[in-house]
Amino acid sequence: MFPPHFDYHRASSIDDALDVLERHRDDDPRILAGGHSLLPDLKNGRASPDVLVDIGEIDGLRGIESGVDVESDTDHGTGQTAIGALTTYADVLESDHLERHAPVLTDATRVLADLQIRNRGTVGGNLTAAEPGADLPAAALAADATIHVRGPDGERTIDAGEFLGADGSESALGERELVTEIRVPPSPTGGYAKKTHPASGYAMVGVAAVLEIDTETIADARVAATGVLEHAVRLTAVEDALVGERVDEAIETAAERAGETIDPADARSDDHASGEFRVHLLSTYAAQALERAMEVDA
Ligand SMILES: Cc1cc2nc3c(=O)[nH]c(=O)nc-3n(C[C@H](O)[C@H](O)[C@H](O)COP(=O)(O)OP(=O)(O)OC[C@H]3O[C@@H](n4cnc5c(N)ncnc54)[C@H](O)[C@@H]3O)c2cc1C
Repeated sequence: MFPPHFDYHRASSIDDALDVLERHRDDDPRILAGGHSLLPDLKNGRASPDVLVDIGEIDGLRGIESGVDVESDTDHGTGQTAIGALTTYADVLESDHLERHAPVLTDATRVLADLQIRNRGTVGGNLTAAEPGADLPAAALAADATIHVRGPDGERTIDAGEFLGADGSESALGERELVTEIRVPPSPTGGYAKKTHPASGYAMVGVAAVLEIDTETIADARVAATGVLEHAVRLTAVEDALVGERVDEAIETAAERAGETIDPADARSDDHASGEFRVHLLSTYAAQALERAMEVDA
Protein backbone atom coordinates (compact mmCIF):
# COMPACT_ATOMS: atom_id res chain seq x y z
CA MET A 1 0.00 0.00 0.00
CA PHE A 2 1.14 3.54 -0.74
CA PRO A 3 0.55 6.43 1.66
CA PRO A 4 -1.94 9.09 0.56
CA HIS A 5 -0.76 12.49 -0.66
CA PHE A 6 0.24 14.91 2.10
CA ASP A 7 2.14 18.17 2.46
CA TYR A 8 5.39 17.80 4.37
CA HIS A 9 6.91 20.39 6.72
CA ARG A 10 10.20 19.91 8.48
CA ALA A 11 9.98 21.96 11.68
CA SER A 12 13.10 23.87 12.72
CA SER A 13 11.96 24.51 16.30
CA ILE A 14 9.10 23.77 18.69
CA ASP A 15 7.62 27.20 17.93
CA ASP A 16 7.84 26.49 14.20
CA ALA A 17 6.09 23.11 14.66
CA LEU A 18 3.32 24.70 16.75
CA ASP A 19 2.95 27.46 14.17
CA VAL A 20 2.54 24.98 11.30
CA LEU A 21 0.05 22.93 13.34
CA GLU A 22 -1.96 26.09 14.04
CA ARG A 23 -1.90 27.34 10.43
CA HIS A 24 -3.07 23.93 9.20
CA ARG A 25 -5.53 23.28 11.99
CA ASP A 26 -8.28 22.41 9.47
CA ASP A 27 -6.08 19.97 7.52
CA ASP A 28 -5.86 17.25 10.19
CA PRO A 29 -2.12 17.90 10.69
CA ARG A 30 -0.06 15.11 12.28
CA ILE A 31 3.31 15.16 13.96
CA LEU A 32 5.93 12.79 12.57
CA ALA A 33 8.64 11.52 14.95
CA GLY A 34 10.22 8.10 14.36
CA GLY A 35 7.42 7.18 11.96
CA HIS A 36 7.18 3.55 13.05
CA SER A 37 3.53 3.81 14.01
CA LEU A 38 2.43 6.70 11.81
CA LEU A 39 3.89 5.48 8.50
CA PRO A 40 2.27 2.02 8.76
CA ASP A 41 -0.99 3.82 9.61
CA LEU A 42 -0.65 5.98 6.49
CA LYS A 43 0.07 2.97 4.31
CA ASN A 44 -2.80 0.96 5.76
CA GLY A 45 -5.26 3.83 5.40
CA ARG A 46 -5.77 4.14 9.17
CA ALA A 47 -4.59 7.77 8.98
CA SER A 48 -4.88 10.25 6.13
CA PRO A 49 -3.63 13.65 7.27
CA ASP A 50 -3.24 16.43 4.72
CA VAL A 51 -0.16 17.74 6.50
CA LEU A 52 2.77 16.05 8.25
CA VAL A 53 4.95 18.09 10.58
CA ASP A 54 8.32 16.36 10.94
CA ILE A 55 9.82 17.22 14.34
CA GLY A 56 12.84 14.93 13.88
CA GLU A 57 15.37 17.74 13.42
CA ILE A 58 14.33 19.93 16.35
CA ASP A 59 17.25 20.56 18.68
CA GLY A 60 16.60 20.04 22.32
CA LEU A 61 13.86 17.43 21.97
CA ARG A 62 16.31 14.54 22.20
CA GLY A 63 18.41 13.50 25.16
CA ILE A 64 18.37 12.43 28.78
CA GLU A 65 18.92 14.99 31.52
CA SER A 66 19.38 14.01 35.15
CA GLY A 67 18.69 15.88 38.38
CA VAL A 68 15.83 17.96 37.04
CA ASP A 69 13.88 19.79 39.70
CA VAL A 70 10.13 19.53 39.70
CA GLU A 71 7.46 22.17 39.88
CA SER A 72 6.00 22.71 43.32
CA ASP A 73 2.56 21.32 42.46
CA THR A 74 3.80 17.75 42.06
CA ASP A 75 4.68 15.33 44.82
CA HIS A 76 7.56 13.51 43.19
CA GLY A 77 10.36 15.21 45.05
CA THR A 78 13.49 16.42 43.35
CA GLY A 79 16.04 14.79 41.16
CA GLN A 80 13.81 13.62 38.34
CA THR A 81 15.15 12.48 35.00
CA ALA A 82 13.90 14.29 31.90
CA ILE A 83 13.76 12.28 28.68
CA GLY A 84 13.29 14.34 25.52
CA ALA A 85 10.35 13.25 23.40
CA LEU A 86 12.62 12.44 20.44
CA THR A 87 14.93 10.24 22.50
CA THR A 88 15.13 6.91 20.70
CA TYR A 89 14.87 3.51 22.33
CA ALA A 90 18.56 3.02 21.45
CA ASP A 91 19.40 6.20 23.41
CA VAL A 92 17.46 4.83 26.40
CA LEU A 93 19.42 1.58 26.29
CA GLU A 94 22.72 3.44 26.16
CA SER A 95 21.94 5.47 29.28
CA ASP A 96 23.64 4.20 32.43
CA HIS A 97 21.77 6.89 34.34
CA LEU A 98 18.36 5.51 33.33
CA GLU A 99 19.43 1.98 34.10
CA ARG A 100 20.29 3.08 37.65
CA HIS A 101 17.46 5.53 38.29
CA ALA A 102 14.55 4.29 36.15
CA PRO A 103 15.38 0.64 35.42
CA VAL A 104 11.78 -0.18 34.53
CA LEU A 105 12.14 1.93 31.37
CA THR A 106 15.42 0.28 30.43
CA ASP A 107 14.00 -3.18 31.06
CA ALA A 108 10.91 -2.55 28.91
CA THR A 109 12.95 -0.99 26.11
CA ARG A 110 15.34 -3.93 26.04
CA VAL A 111 12.56 -6.23 24.79
CA LEU A 112 10.82 -3.65 22.58
CA ALA A 113 10.55 -4.68 18.92
CA ASP A 114 13.80 -5.16 16.97
CA LEU A 115 17.06 -3.34 16.31
CA GLN A 116 15.77 -1.23 13.40
CA ILE A 117 12.79 0.02 15.37
CA ARG A 118 14.87 0.63 18.47
CA ASN A 119 17.15 2.87 16.38
CA ARG A 120 14.31 5.06 15.04
CA GLY A 121 11.31 4.85 17.37
CA THR A 122 11.00 7.52 20.02
CA VAL A 123 9.82 7.54 23.61
CA GLY A 124 7.41 10.42 22.92
CA GLY A 125 5.98 8.70 19.84
CA ASN A 126 5.52 5.44 21.69
CA LEU A 127 3.56 7.05 24.53
CA THR A 128 1.52 9.23 22.18
CA ALA A 129 0.61 6.40 19.82
CA ALA A 130 -0.03 4.27 22.95
CA GLU A 131 -0.80 1.21 20.89
CA PRO A 132 -2.55 -1.52 22.89
CA GLY A 133 0.51 -3.83 22.88
CA ALA A 134 3.17 -1.14 23.24
CA ASP A 135 5.66 -1.67 26.03
CA LEU A 136 6.40 1.84 27.27
CA PRO A 137 2.88 2.81 28.43
CA ALA A 138 3.00 0.17 31.18
CA ALA A 139 6.54 1.19 32.11
CA ALA A 140 5.56 4.87 32.24
CA LEU A 141 2.63 4.11 34.55
CA ALA A 142 4.82 2.02 36.84
CA ALA A 143 7.52 4.71 36.79
CA ASP A 144 4.98 7.38 37.80
CA ALA A 145 6.01 9.45 34.80
CA THR A 146 4.68 12.86 33.85
CA ILE A 147 4.35 14.00 30.27
CA HIS A 148 5.29 17.60 29.43
CA VAL A 149 3.57 19.18 26.47
CA ARG A 150 3.42 22.48 24.63
CA GLY A 151 0.47 23.70 22.62
CA PRO A 152 -1.53 26.73 21.58
CA ASP A 153 -2.25 27.50 25.26
CA GLY A 154 1.33 27.15 26.44
CA GLU A 155 2.99 24.43 28.51
CA ARG A 156 1.40 21.90 30.79
CA THR A 157 2.22 18.69 32.62
CA ILE A 158 0.05 15.60 32.39
CA ASP A 159 0.14 12.60 34.68
CA ALA A 160 0.98 9.43 32.70
CA GLY A 161 -2.31 7.77 33.67
CA GLU A 162 -4.32 10.67 32.33
CA PHE A 163 -2.14 10.99 29.23
CA LEU A 164 -2.50 7.30 28.41
CA GLY A 165 -6.20 7.09 29.21
CA ALA A 166 -5.36 4.40 31.75
CA ASP A 167 -8.86 4.59 33.20
CA GLY A 168 -10.38 4.01 29.76
CA SER A 169 -10.98 7.70 29.00
CA GLU A 170 -9.55 9.50 25.97
CA SER A 171 -5.90 10.55 26.08
CA ALA A 172 -5.50 13.96 27.67
CA LEU A 173 -3.22 15.19 24.87
CA GLY A 174 -5.00 18.06 23.19
CA GLU A 175 -5.18 18.83 19.49
CA ARG A 176 -2.10 20.61 18.19
CA GLU A 177 -0.18 19.81 21.36
CA LEU A 178 3.38 18.55 21.15
CA VAL A 179 5.01 16.26 23.71
CA THR A 180 8.34 17.82 24.66
CA GLU A 181 9.62 15.52 27.39
CA ILE A 182 8.82 12.74 29.82
CA ARG A 183 9.94 13.02 33.42
CA VAL A 184 10.42 10.18 35.86
CA PRO A 185 11.14 10.32 39.58
CA PRO A 186 14.15 8.30 40.73
CA SER A 187 13.61 4.67 41.66
CA PRO A 188 16.38 2.11 42.02
CA THR A 189 13.97 -0.78 41.38
CA GLY A 190 11.98 -1.71 38.32
CA GLY A 191 11.33 -4.69 36.10
CA TYR A 192 9.34 -5.59 33.01
CA ALA A 193 8.25 -8.95 31.63
CA LYS A 194 6.31 -9.67 28.48
CA LYS A 195 4.77 -12.39 26.39
CA THR A 196 5.94 -11.31 22.96
CA HIS A 197 3.67 -11.48 19.95
CA PRO A 198 5.36 -14.00 17.64
CA ALA A 199 5.04 -11.86 14.50
CA SER A 200 5.09 -8.20 15.46
CA GLY A 201 7.10 -8.20 18.66
CA TYR A 202 4.44 -6.18 20.49
CA ALA A 203 3.35 -7.36 23.94
CA MET A 204 0.49 -9.85 23.97
CA VAL A 205 0.75 -9.21 27.69
CA GLY A 206 3.38 -7.07 29.40
CA VAL A 207 3.74 -6.14 33.06
CA ALA A 208 5.92 -3.40 34.55
CA ALA A 209 6.68 -3.11 38.25
CA VAL A 210 8.40 -0.55 40.45
CA LEU A 211 8.83 -1.16 44.17
CA GLU A 212 9.92 1.08 46.99
CA ILE A 213 11.57 -1.09 49.58
CA ASP A 214 12.25 -0.01 53.14
CA THR A 215 14.37 -2.51 55.04
CA GLU A 216 12.86 -5.70 53.63
CA THR A 217 9.32 -4.30 53.58
CA ILE A 218 7.52 -3.00 50.52
CA ALA A 219 6.64 0.61 51.28
CA ASP A 220 5.08 1.36 47.89
CA ALA A 221 4.35 -0.52 44.67
CA ARG A 222 3.32 0.53 41.19
CA VAL A 223 2.42 -2.29 38.83
CA ALA A 224 0.88 -1.84 35.38
CA ALA A 225 -0.02 -3.99 32.39
CA THR A 226 -0.14 -3.52 28.64
CA GLY A 227 -1.59 -5.68 25.88
CA VAL A 228 -4.64 -6.79 27.82
CA LEU A 229 -6.98 -3.84 27.34
CA GLU A 230 -6.98 -1.20 24.62
CA HIS A 231 -4.99 0.98 27.03
CA ALA A 232 -2.35 0.32 29.67
CA VAL A 233 -3.77 -0.18 33.15
CA ARG A 234 -2.59 -0.19 36.79
CA LEU A 235 -2.95 -3.58 38.50
CA THR A 236 -4.20 -2.15 41.77
CA ALA A 237 -5.03 -5.50 43.38
CA VAL A 238 -1.37 -6.53 43.04
CA GLU A 239 -0.19 -3.20 44.41
CA ASP A 240 -2.51 -3.47 47.42
CA ALA A 241 -1.31 -7.00 48.12
CA LEU A 242 2.33 -5.91 48.10
CA VAL A 243 2.35 -2.78 50.25
CA GLY A 244 3.34 -3.44 53.85
CA GLU A 245 4.46 -6.99 53.15
CA ARG A 246 7.92 -8.51 53.38
CA VAL A 247 9.69 -8.57 50.02
CA ASP A 248 10.61 -12.24 50.16
CA GLU A 249 7.07 -13.37 50.97
CA ALA A 250 4.74 -11.20 48.98
CA ILE A 251 5.39 -11.76 45.30
CA GLU A 252 3.62 -15.01 44.58
CA THR A 253 0.36 -14.24 46.33
CA ALA A 254 0.32 -10.66 45.03
CA ALA A 255 0.95 -11.75 41.43
CA GLU A 256 -1.91 -14.23 41.62
CA ARG A 257 -4.23 -11.27 42.01
CA ALA A 258 -3.10 -9.66 38.73
CA GLY A 259 -6.24 -10.56 36.80
CA GLU A 260 -8.66 -9.56 39.54
CA THR A 261 -9.45 -6.07 38.36
CA ILE A 262 -9.91 -6.93 34.68
CA ASP A 263 -13.04 -8.57 33.32
CA PRO A 264 -11.96 -11.06 30.60
CA ALA A 265 -14.97 -9.91 28.56
CA ASP A 266 -13.31 -6.47 28.31
CA ALA A 267 -9.89 -7.84 27.37
CA ARG A 268 -8.48 -7.81 23.83
CA SER A 269 -9.11 -10.92 21.85
CA ASP A 270 -7.53 -11.88 18.52
CA ASP A 271 -6.24 -14.87 16.54
CA HIS A 272 -3.29 -15.24 18.90
CA ALA A 273 -4.93 -15.05 22.30
CA SER A 274 -8.43 -14.72 23.70
CA GLY A 275 -9.25 -12.09 26.29
CA GLU A 276 -9.57 -14.83 28.89
CA PHE A 277 -6.11 -16.20 28.10
CA ARG A 278 -4.55 -12.72 28.23
CA VAL A 279 -6.01 -12.14 31.69
CA HIS A 280 -4.85 -15.62 32.72
CA LEU A 281 -1.27 -14.79 31.59
CA LEU A 282 -1.14 -11.67 33.73
CA SER A 283 -0.20 -13.48 36.95
CA THR A 284 2.79 -15.21 35.36
CA TYR A 285 4.16 -11.99 33.89
CA ALA A 286 3.40 -9.98 37.03
CA ALA A 287 5.47 -12.46 39.05
CA GLN A 288 8.34 -12.21 36.55
CA ALA A 289 8.25 -8.41 36.52
CA LEU A 290 8.28 -8.27 40.32
CA GLU A 291 11.18 -10.69 40.50
CA ARG A 292 13.12 -8.61 38.00
CA ALA A 293 12.35 -5.47 39.99
CA MET A 294 13.85 -7.06 43.09
CA GLU A 295 16.91 -8.28 41.20
CA VAL A 296 17.57 -4.71 40.15
CA ASP A 297 17.27 -3.51 43.74
CA ALA A 298 19.70 -6.12 45.06
C1 LIG B 1 6.97 -4.04 13.05
C2 LIG B 1 6.78 -3.17 14.26
C3 LIG B 1 6.94 -3.73 15.52
C4 LIG B 1 6.77 -2.94 16.66
N1 LIG B 1 6.91 -3.54 17.87
C5 LIG B 1 6.76 -2.79 18.98
C6 LIG B 1 6.94 -3.37 20.28
O1 LIG B 1 7.29 -4.54 20.45
N2 LIG B 1 6.73 -2.58 21.36
C7 LIG B 1 6.39 -1.25 21.24
O2 LIG B 1 6.22 -0.59 22.25
N3 LIG B 1 6.25 -0.67 20.02
C8 LIG B 1 6.42 -1.41 18.90
N4 LIG B 1 6.28 -0.81 17.67
C9 LIG B 1 5.90 0.62 17.59
C10 LIG B 1 7.15 1.49 17.60
O3 LIG B 1 7.72 1.39 18.87
C11 LIG B 1 6.89 2.97 17.30
O4 LIG B 1 8.16 3.54 17.19
C12 LIG B 1 6.13 3.79 18.31
O5 LIG B 1 4.88 3.23 18.60
C13 LIG B 1 5.87 5.20 17.82
O6 LIG B 1 7.01 6.00 17.95
P1 LIG B 1 7.54 6.83 16.73
O7 LIG B 1 8.62 7.71 17.22
O8 LIG B 1 7.88 5.90 15.64
O9 LIG B 1 6.27 7.76 16.41
P2 LIG B 1 5.50 8.11 15.07
O10 LIG B 1 5.13 6.87 14.35
O11 LIG B 1 6.24 9.14 14.30
O12 LIG B 1 4.21 8.79 15.70
C14 LIG B 1 3.25 8.01 16.39
C15 LIG B 1 2.08 8.91 16.82
O13 LIG B 1 2.50 9.80 17.83
C16 LIG B 1 2.40 11.17 17.41
N5 LIG B 1 3.61 11.82 17.93
C17 LIG B 1 4.89 11.36 17.83
N6 LIG B 1 5.72 12.13 18.52
C18 LIG B 1 4.95 13.11 19.08
C19 LIG B 1 5.24 14.22 19.92
N7 LIG B 1 6.48 14.48 20.35
N8 LIG B 1 4.21 15.01 20.31
C20 LIG B 1 2.93 14.75 19.91
N9 LIG B 1 2.61 13.72 19.11
C21 LIG B 1 3.61 12.91 18.70
C22 LIG B 1 2.31 11.12 15.89
O14 LIG B 1 1.61 12.21 15.37
C23 LIG B 1 1.57 9.81 15.68
O15 LIG B 1 0.20 10.01 15.88
C24 LIG B 1 6.45 -1.56 16.53
C25 LIG B 1 6.32 -0.99 15.26
C26 LIG B 1 6.48 -1.78 14.14
C27 LIG B 1 6.36 -1.14 12.78
